[in-house]
Formats: sequence, C-alpha cells, structure tokens
Amino acid sequence: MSTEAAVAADPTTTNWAEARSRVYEAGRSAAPPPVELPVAEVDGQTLAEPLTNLTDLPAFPTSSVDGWAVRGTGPWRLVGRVLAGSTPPPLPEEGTAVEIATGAMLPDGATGVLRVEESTRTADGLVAGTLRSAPEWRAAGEEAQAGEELLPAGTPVDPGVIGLAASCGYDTLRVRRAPRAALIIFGDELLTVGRPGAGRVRDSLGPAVPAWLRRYGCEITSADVVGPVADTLEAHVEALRQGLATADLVCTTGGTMHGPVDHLHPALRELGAGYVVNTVAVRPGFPMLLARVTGPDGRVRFVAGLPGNPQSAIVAIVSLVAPLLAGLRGRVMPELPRVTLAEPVPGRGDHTHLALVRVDPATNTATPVRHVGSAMLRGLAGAAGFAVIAPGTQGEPGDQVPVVPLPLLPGERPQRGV
Ligand SMILES: Nc1nc2c(c(=O)[nH]1)N[C@H]1C(S)=C(S)[C@@H](COP(=O)(O)OP(=O)(O)OC[C@H]3O[C@@H](n4cnc5c(N)ncnc54)[C@H](O)[C@@H]3O)O[C@H]1N2
Ligand code: MOO
Repeated sequence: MSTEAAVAADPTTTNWAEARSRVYEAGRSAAPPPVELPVAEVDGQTLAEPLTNLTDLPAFPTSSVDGWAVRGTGPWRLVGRVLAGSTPPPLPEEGTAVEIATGAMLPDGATGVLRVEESTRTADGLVAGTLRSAPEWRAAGEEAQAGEELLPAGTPVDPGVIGLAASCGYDTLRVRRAPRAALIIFGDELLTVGRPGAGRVRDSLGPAVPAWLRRYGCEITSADVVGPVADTLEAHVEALRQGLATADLVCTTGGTMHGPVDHLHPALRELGAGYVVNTVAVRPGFPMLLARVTGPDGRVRFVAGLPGNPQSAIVAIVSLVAPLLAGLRGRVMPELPRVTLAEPVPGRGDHTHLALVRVDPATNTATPVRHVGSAMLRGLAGAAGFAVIAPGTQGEPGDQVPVVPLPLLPGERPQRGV
C-alpha cells in the first residue's frame, strides 16, 4: 500500500454527527464503479443509474379480461380468436369480433371488450351483450411511457424493483455491488469456543459482527473472519495487509486504545493509512476510528477500528460503518427517525450519548433498556436501537430525539409495550 497521508500523532476527536457525515462522504467518493448483473441477481444491490422505462408499459393495448374484442355495435360476427403472445390481424369491419384472452393484444379496430360471462350467443352464432362503460383493456403506456424515469439512481434494489425492471424488459441492471468486508479480531485473551472463565472471555464479536455487516449489505464469509490475532505488531500488520488485499472494508475489533498490547494505531501507520476519523465524542464507543488506505491499484479501502468492548463495537458499526457503507453503495445518508422518550435518559457531558432503547411501535415511544454497560450485550439483544442524546443535554420524558435503528428484519425483536 502506498502512503496516502501520515497518521496523525495526536488524534482529534470528532463530534458524532460530524463523524457520520464525514465517513459517508468518504464512502461516496470511494464508491467502486458500477457492475452490470443479470436482473435476477441484484437483490440487495443499489441502482447505479435511473431505472428508465424501455418501452411503453404495457407495450401494446392489452385485454384485461377473457371475452370478445368487438368492433362497433353488436351483435357481432366472430372472425377468429386471439391468444396472449401474438399480434392479431385487425378487426375487418363494423359488427365483427374475435375471441380474446386476458393479456392478449387488442386487434386494431377494436372498440371494446365484452366479458365472456356477460355475453350470450344468438341462435345464428353471433355474440351479443352490453359493453361496460369502463374499458376492459389496458391502453399502451397506461402504466408508464417509454423513456419515463421510474426510479432514481441510488435506489436500493428489492424484489419489487427487480419485478418492475423485468417487466420493463431489462435483462441486466447496472448496480453498485455489495462491498466486500473482512473482520480481524484482536485480543489474545479471547476464547473462540466454550465457556468464559479463568480470565478469558468469549469472543462475541467474531460471530456477531459479520451478521451485522451483512444486514448493512456487505458480503462477508466465514473465511473473511480472522483471529484472534497474536498481540504483536507484525501479526497485526500482516492480518490487515491480507484483509485489505480483497476487502473494500476491513473491520477490526479491540486494540483501539494505546495500551501495552494495542497495536492498531502503529499498524495503520505502518500501512500508510490516513484517518478519516480518529476517536469520536460519543459514549460508549469513544475510541472508534475509520482510516483510509490507497492500494497500489489506486483503489481506496477502509479500516474501521471497532473498540473491544462489545457494545462499543456495535456503536461504532452504527455510527461509522453504516454511513460509510451507504456512501460506498451510492445510497443516501441513512435518515434517523425520531422517537419520544418515555423515561429520562442521562446525557454524557460534551459527548453524544447513544442510549439503547426499545421502541413501542404503537406509540413511537422509546424506553431505555437495562444492562447497557459497554462490555455488555444483554441490553442490546433486547433493544431496537440507540436514542441519540446530544452533547450538553439530557433526555426528559416527552422529548423527541433521533434514534439510530439496529438493522433488524421484520418480525425480529417484537417490541413489548413500554
Ligand atoms: N486508560 C484508559 N483505558 C481505557 C479507556 C480510556 O479512555 N483510558 N477507554 C476504554 C474504552 S472507552 C474502551 S471502549 C476500551 C477500548 O479498548 P480497545 O479497543 O483497545 O479494546 P481492548 O483493550 O482490546 O478490549 C477492551 C475490552 O473488550 C474485551 N474484548 C475485546 N475484544 C472482544 C471480543 N471480540 N469479544 C468480547 N470481548 C472483547 C476485552 O477483553 C476487554 O475487556 O478501552 C477502555 N480503556
Ligand atoms: O466508550 Mo468505551 O467504548 O466506554 O467502552
């Protein structure tokens, strides 16, 4: 890796809101180029360009019922049948009709469609009945006109978007692909199996962080998770170098402080990394950082240093990693919904306090949860997100405050009333 900028010796702590927007901009300016993928393979990616309608939709006038396409007034003489999937000949003259299926193209000259169940046949085989006043066919371009922009660039692709793109006739879409992530666990004291005890704690971040990263749209497999890495500078540098070789984002856990075996900062210096943010005025999670490394190919990669205390690591994910990924994926900065506090939440002086809360969806009220020490995960496992208590303030019942939601899926964490 080439040296981009010297790692500052004296970290300058960044305000939490400023840190979010700075990492988002860093991600946006380093967003990898779009790729073109088959339309069935883009779920979860992001549109790199607007979804523009390729033809009128529907592309031709289409019967919306099974029945008879008729010309003029009845009764009508049958001259054929039109099934979906073909181009019919025109209806030749007044008083003629063709049998037509739902979805079939309306023949030129048709002035109406009569539902089969609202028709009768006369003794001499003519079709009779009364047309409804509302048309029983869909006009070409009724849903969208050719060239119309249906969705803007930056739209997250979900199954609804995939279906719409396919119906427009797209075979492939240009998307911003999911960033590739890697995770490096620092800390010799960590156990990766079995029960904690005798001075050793279980590594809770190795299993949990990749799952959170996937929720934010990263690609990360078990092979991308490395550690615990030995507490030496050489081992740290080597692990980071390997991660950066393939990943757009390498997350590390632990070692963000300056203790005797905290090697993250010296390792970043050795790799020629430049800080985007180095410590954030937020509690918990203060020592979090984001650094940028430019590879020999000119491509920018990021290192997110998540503090070792497990809840603090998740605070760093929601504070730095989530906005960075939104930028890298060409999406808008995630907006923070607002909730009403049901109980007081203390401030943390000149730091932003991210306070774990559960949220009652019926009333949109947030209640702080218990067991929220930075080394604990019990509170987090029952919370919907973090209420944001601004520096120099404290939360009072009734206050409206922003909340940083955890990326939970529908049905997860059913929120009990407060
Ligand atoms: N002198 C000071 N010491 C500390 C300060 C400070 O301001 N001055 N800040 C504290 C804060 S805040 C945090 S957060 C931690 C951050 O420390 P590190 O990022 O250097 O993390 P470690 O020291 O490696 O570990 C801290 C703690 O977390 C446990 N840990 C680490 N990794 C994992 C994991 N994967 N799974 C579960 N638990 C993990 C580790 O055993 C330690 O108990 O520094 C404070 N110190
Ligand atoms: O902020 Mo530390 O992250 O208090 O545990």
